[in-house]
Amino acid sequence: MSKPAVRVAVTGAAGQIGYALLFRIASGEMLGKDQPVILQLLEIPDEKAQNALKGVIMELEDCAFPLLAGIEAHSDPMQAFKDTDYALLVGARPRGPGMERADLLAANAQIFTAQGKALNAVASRNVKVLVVGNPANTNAYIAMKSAPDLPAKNFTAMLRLDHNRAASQLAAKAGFKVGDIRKLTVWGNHSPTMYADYRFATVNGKSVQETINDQAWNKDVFLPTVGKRGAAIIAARGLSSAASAANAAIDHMRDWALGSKGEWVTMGVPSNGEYGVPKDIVFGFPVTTENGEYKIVEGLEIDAFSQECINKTLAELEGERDGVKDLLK
Ligand SMILES: NC(=O)C1=CN([C@@H]2O[C@H](COP(=O)(O)OP(=O)(O)OC[C@H]3O[C@@H](n4cnc5c(N)ncnc54)[C@H](O)[C@@H]3O)[C@@H](O)[C@H]2O)C=CC1
Ligand SMILES: O=C([O-])CC(=O)C(=O)O
Repeated sequence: MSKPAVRVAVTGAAGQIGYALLFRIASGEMLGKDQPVILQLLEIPDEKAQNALKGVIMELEDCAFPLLAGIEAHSDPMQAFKDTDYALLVGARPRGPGMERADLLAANAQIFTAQGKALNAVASRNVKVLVVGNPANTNAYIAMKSAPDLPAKNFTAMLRLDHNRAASQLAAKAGFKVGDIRKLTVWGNHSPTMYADYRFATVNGKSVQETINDQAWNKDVFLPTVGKRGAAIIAARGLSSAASAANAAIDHMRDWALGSKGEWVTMGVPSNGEYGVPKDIVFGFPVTTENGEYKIVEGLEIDAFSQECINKTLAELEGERDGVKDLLK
């Protein structure tokens, strides 16, 4: 007998990440090839965006995905999030010309306050929320703070793209197969301050750090390359990363829902004070996942260089948190 369908809400569904994401969710790559899904798609109440959404839905229909049990188009989060089991918050206000970071935070605070409130009011009490729209960590924090009746742990931000980028750079440097890399993580904010950390990483049981053995490369090449990869893609493509971002969103949700089988993955999750990160700051941590729950890997040694990197990305997130404090009252 087939499983009952689950509800998956996606915001910004007519955008470029949406276009790379929805077809993979509908084909079962996110929640399993035996899990029917109902897509609840949200776009802004604007004629052009709603028309574009109609076109995407026509294409989803034309794929005749056996697992796609329904598609809904919405312009109101209170409808889009009704009973939803999974929510991928992709739509966000992009930075416009002359816009300062504070303006970006304020514009997004409005969106994510409204969406957090809507999730609080109408979503499944077990909803798993992934925030992709930037600034992703702080947007997740805002949504979480706006949804006091839902468990804080249900709100996460996407650091998986950074994790995958780091894995790929390490594989290229040392000739590893990317799929053989274990115990890699990225600490902190999804921004150039993130700290991609391969001190614990192994390939076939061998230490990646000892194999590479090049701290200058780590500091001067690897960290800046991973940290500025988003900007490098914008410079090359004229558009921000979309397929790789959608792929990371699939990886994040799949591992959260179906388990990481003991492997570490990176998720941005609200802190409970781990590694000195103040409670509720949404921070990239190494986690393992099982039975639909994630668990932060604790007890890792943080050396002086790593502490300095963690302090820097934490300071940025504390600044963002303080910047939206008044907007959350
Ligand atoms: N966390 C991460 O690793 C990454 C995050 N991003 C971020 O993801 C976001 C989306 O990127 P793209 O799809 O390329 O942008 P896009 O501009 O192509 O699409 C965004 C869509 O969201 C919609 N939207 C805006 N506000 C909305 C709202 N309040 N409710 C529903 N829909 C809304 C827009 O109408 C648009 O169709 C951006 O904020 C981008 O910076 C992108 C890459 C990686
Ligand atoms: O930099 C951007 O605007 C898009 C992004 O988050 C990334 O590619 O990591």
